[in-house]
Amino acid sequence: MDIDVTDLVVRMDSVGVRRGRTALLQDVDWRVELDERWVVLGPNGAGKTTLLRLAGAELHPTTGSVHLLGERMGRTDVFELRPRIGFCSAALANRVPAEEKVRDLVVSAGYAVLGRWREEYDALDTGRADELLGAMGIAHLGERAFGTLSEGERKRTMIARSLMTDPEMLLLDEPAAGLDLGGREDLVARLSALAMDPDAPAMVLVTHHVEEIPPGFTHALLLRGGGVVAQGLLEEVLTAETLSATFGQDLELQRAGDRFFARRRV
Ligand SMILES: Nc1ncnc2c1ncn2[C@@H]1O[C@H](COP(=O)(O)OP(=O)(O)OP(=O)(O)O)[C@@H](O)[C@H]1O
Repeated sequence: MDIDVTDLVVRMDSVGVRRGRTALLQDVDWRVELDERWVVLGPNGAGKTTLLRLAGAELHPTTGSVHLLGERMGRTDVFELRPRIGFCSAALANRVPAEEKVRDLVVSAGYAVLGRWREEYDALDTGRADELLGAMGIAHLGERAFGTLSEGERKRTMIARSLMTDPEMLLLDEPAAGLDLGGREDLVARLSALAMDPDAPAMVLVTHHVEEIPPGFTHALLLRGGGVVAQGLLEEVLTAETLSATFGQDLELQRAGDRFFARRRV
């Protein structure tokens, strides 16, 4: 029997995205449930960002159908849908004015949603923003201008911002890109804590690196050339064979505790 679409955060059926004669994605069938945390892995140009933008209601498929949070894309108002989805990407962070104050940036996510602007922020909203900044380990940066932050602090601010609206789904496009080792490890730990929180939204994290998979993530989708190489439970799907097929190299995959490591087989 067909699953009730309202139980699914993402449902894609035979989805394709084309630009001219190029297929960015083809034949993608994908289902994400409320309590799942997905990692989307693949090399440069595999279609990961395209897939995430479909899941973020930022893009329509050329073929097939996409349901998000029970609504069918093309038959629903994306402006009502988008506030229910937290989206974090470098492209978004790059659009933040350098002088924007960190706390205001987080709080304003809520205002964009509600479509109202006020001179003074409610104490409640400011409190929530500070709470989220605290959860990301940057409570002390609320008064700082966004442009003065380090790359890691920016990433954490953007994640706090995307959680401000209490979204039902959180989409993270390469959140650890550009971070140093300490910054990466810190972010992985924070995303792991979020992934293990039963009250957290469904999560989809795009990355090139298995080292960046936070413990607590449950599922994986491996993409190459716009097509799905493998998908399903992380434990079952992520193997040296699937990883090698995804990246087109003979790779060795190691597991140490709840983390993964990969390198080329010598
Ligand atoms: N408008 C477009 N016209 C033609 N090709 C496009 C267009 N937009 C994206 N592409 C191509 O589609 C492919 C998939 O892009 P996408 O950004 O989804 O990949 P990605 O897996 O996120 O890559 P990366 O890891 O490098 O960010 C790329 O080869 C890209 O050049």
